[in-house]
Amino acid sequence: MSGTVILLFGATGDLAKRKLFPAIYSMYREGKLGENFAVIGLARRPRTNEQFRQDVLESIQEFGRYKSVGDTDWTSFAERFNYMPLDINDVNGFRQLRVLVEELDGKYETGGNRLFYLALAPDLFGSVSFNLRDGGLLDTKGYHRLVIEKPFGYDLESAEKLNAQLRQVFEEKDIYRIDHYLGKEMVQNIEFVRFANAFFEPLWNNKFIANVQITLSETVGVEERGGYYDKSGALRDMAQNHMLQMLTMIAMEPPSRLHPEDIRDEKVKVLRSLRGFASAEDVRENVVRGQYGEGELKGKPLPGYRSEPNVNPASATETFFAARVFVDNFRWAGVPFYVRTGKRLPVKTTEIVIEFKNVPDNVYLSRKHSLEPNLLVFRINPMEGIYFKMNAKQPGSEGVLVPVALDFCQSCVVGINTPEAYERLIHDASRGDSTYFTRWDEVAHAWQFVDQIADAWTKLGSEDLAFYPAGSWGPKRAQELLENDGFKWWPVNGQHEGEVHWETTTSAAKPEANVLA
Ligand SMILES: NC(=O)C1=CN([C@@H]2O[C@H](COP(=O)(O)OP(=O)(O)OC[C@H]3O[C@@H](n4cnc5c(N)ncnc54)[C@H](OP(=O)(O)O)[C@@H]3O)[C@@H](O)[C@H]2O)C=CC1
Ligand SMILES: O=C1O[C@H](COP(=O)(O)O)[C@@H](O)[C@H](O)[C@H]1O
Repeated sequence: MSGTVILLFGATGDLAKRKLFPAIYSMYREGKLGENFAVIGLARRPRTNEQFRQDVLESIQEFGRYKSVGDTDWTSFAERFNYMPLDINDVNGFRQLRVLVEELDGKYETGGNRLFYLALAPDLFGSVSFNLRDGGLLDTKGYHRLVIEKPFGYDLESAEKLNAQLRQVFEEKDIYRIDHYLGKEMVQNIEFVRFANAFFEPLWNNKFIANVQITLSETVGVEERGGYYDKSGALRDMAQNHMLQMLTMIAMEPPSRLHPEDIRDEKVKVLRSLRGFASAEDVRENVVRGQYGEGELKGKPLPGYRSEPNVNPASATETFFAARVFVDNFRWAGVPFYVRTGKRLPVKTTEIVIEFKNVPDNVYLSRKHSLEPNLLVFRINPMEGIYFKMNAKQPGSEGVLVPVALDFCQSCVVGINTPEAYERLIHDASRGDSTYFTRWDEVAHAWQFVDQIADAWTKLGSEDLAFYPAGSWGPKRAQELLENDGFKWWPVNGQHEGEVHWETTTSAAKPEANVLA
């Protein structure tokens, strides 16, 4: 790959420490960065190069995939890391930065290529872009790519303003909007499983699929991010981005070519086809919002959301969001997509369940047994794999039908060697592949959809906000959303002990584990 200088804004922050330094190191270890690269850490607080390198080392040792760093390896990696104190609002600082970048550009032969990674609060994105331009950092022959973190705005209006600022300096093709879910192995795998298997694609439509269920559940509360989260809530924090992105991957048409723009064109068509809400009442019927109160998880008592640090004690912010969503196009007409996400739920998991319709009135079987529907499950996070539930005769029985699970546990096979989402995304940005980044029109359509819900909530006040005990599966209405349609949420990893057997990679290894009780 061609060389690059990575300018990491927000280098003293949480994201840099937990995700970005370890990702850069893993990429280096695996040869994905080559030798022609350097990193400049930027933030206001003073650090020497040595202190900064020590921060990087500690972050790798605590959070990295490769926790042990060999001496030779480390020296050659660490010497590429430089730190410069800089206030985003000070254009003179950017002029000094230019001198440092040019020096490193020459030393590591990076060809004028620059990757600006903004691990910063979004209200600083505009200033950074203007000062990069005014400080002369874009005056080189090489590429100038801007990688930005979520949230991209608070609503459509603020996102448009932000985008307009960025576009005064950068072209759309050079803006890489991160949605780290798109960097997850199994999210990327959705299109391969869908489009590379003869037995799925023909069934992938409203004739054969009864519903789709997307769950992103977290056991954590808001941790130290109460200040941010209380203004955001589950709808903006998870649904506007990760959840809708996964929905597009499930619902999109096959792209004509595996070109980033073709794939993103198909995704945006799905977002455009999302059925809007006719009124606040319509939102109340199809959307559930909740907030966790006191509760317990695994015997440990947990405080309610309103008692979390930096949260308004009378907050009406939702920590749980569920909805019934429709994609109004030929393929998906009438198929409900049920989505839910929340903090302080019983398990940490992200799963997508495709529930197939039952076989048409199978006279022989349905008279004697109640058939379970076939399920295809993408296990995204934290374990990765694919699970397929089908019906078969119980071995040795007189025609007793049992559900059996074909369970491919990918993480059991590749373990910790799966690259982290941030590794993939930084690697992709450095080689100019924007497939798994969100294009502006995707972001805009996602906000348009989400704004309708947020506006309805403003109209409704907090009358439909339901409280749920920390450690439970959210408000009862989230169950009713499906029950009223004759469905139920399927168990997700860990919800029912004994149903899913992660330690089993093949049925030969442990045959009984593949038969559901
Ligand atoms: N942390 C996470 O897991 C995730 C974070 N994100 C997003 O990533 C971004 C960064 O998050 P996070 O690392 O948690 O935030 P932090 O608050 O931990 O870090 C913010 C960084 O910005 C720097 N900074 C703030 N103001 C200025 C300024 N005026 N000039 C220069 N530097 C400044 C701070 O350094 P200093 O104070 O030294 O100036 C610090 O390095 C946010 O947009 C967040 O929403 C997205 C997904 C997950
Ligand atoms: O973007 C975010 O994602 C995390 C969950 O990410 P995961 O990879 O651990 O599933 C979430 O906790 C956070 O609130 C949100 O901002």
